[in-house]
Amino acid sequence: MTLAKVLTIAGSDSGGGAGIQADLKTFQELDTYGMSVITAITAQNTRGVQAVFPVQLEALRAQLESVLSDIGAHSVKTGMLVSAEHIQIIAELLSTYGYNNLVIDPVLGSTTGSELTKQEAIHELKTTLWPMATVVTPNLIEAARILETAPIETVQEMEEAVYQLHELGASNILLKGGHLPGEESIDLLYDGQNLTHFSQKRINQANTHGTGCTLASAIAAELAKGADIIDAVETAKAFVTCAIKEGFSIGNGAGPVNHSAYRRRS
Ligand SMILES: Nc1ncnc2c1ncn2[C@@H]1O[C@H](COP(=O)(O)OP(=O)(O)O)[C@@H](O)[C@H]1O
Ligand SMILES: Cc1ncc(COP(=O)(O)O)c(N)n1
Repeated sequence: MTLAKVLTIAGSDSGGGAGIQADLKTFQELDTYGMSVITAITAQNTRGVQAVFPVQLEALRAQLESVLSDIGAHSVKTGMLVSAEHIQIIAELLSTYGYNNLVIDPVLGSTTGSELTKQEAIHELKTTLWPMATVVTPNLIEAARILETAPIETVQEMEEAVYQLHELGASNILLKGGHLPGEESIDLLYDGQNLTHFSQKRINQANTHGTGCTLASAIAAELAKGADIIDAVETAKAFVTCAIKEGFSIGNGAGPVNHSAYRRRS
């Protein structure tokens, strides 16, 4: 089998738990070749985000051109996208060089409450990049902000939201239910015809920093290896569940998930 190449376009997390660092760890663990285009540098730890330094637009463009003109990618995953201008450049260069699978994790803020993608960039994300995606993976907070609706608080409301999110034009929507209380942590995948539930027992764990980045990166890695979307999500859900179970208790806040746990599963 040929080497599966995966590119993440996301922000750097100095604490190593989310963003580019989580993505590259995930790609490595799933036997793919990982590459990274950095949209912003964050000063971040387990307690929160202390500062955000967006990269200049020429720096973003140069990184994308270097990677896409030479190495190419079987899958591209996006995370923190910063601004409308950053999104336009990403959409332009992906269209110029072509792409196979695009996984969009529509990161708007950190779990600790800091803004990572500007409010005014949401419109650009929805109209420019979203329709290019193989799958978009919002959490409940992101879904409500994107749809401009009230908080999503039940599985039935999740189902209604996933249908509406699909109308924005991506091939698939994976709506993540990590923030919904209950015995099970349920994610819903909708491809425009079929709704698939992915459910795992909720783990009582405070160290969940980086779960969303890890799930989306695992999907991108599996798609790059040739899996279909259902199998890719199935593996990614198993990967993130193992990672949450063995989350690291480091720092004074919410620690990161453990990316090597899936490889060591029994
Ligand atoms: N406590 C938990 N136990 C089991 N799975 C969880 C838990 N928290 C989150 N997940 C899973 O982790 C993935 C990321 O979900 P979520 O936390 O909703 O996203 P985000 O990190 O973007 O806020 C989803 O598959 C979700 O179901
Ligand atoms: C650079 C970067 N990208 C994404 C997240 C979201 O991760 P989380 O929801 O775990 O805070 C983050 N905190 N930092």
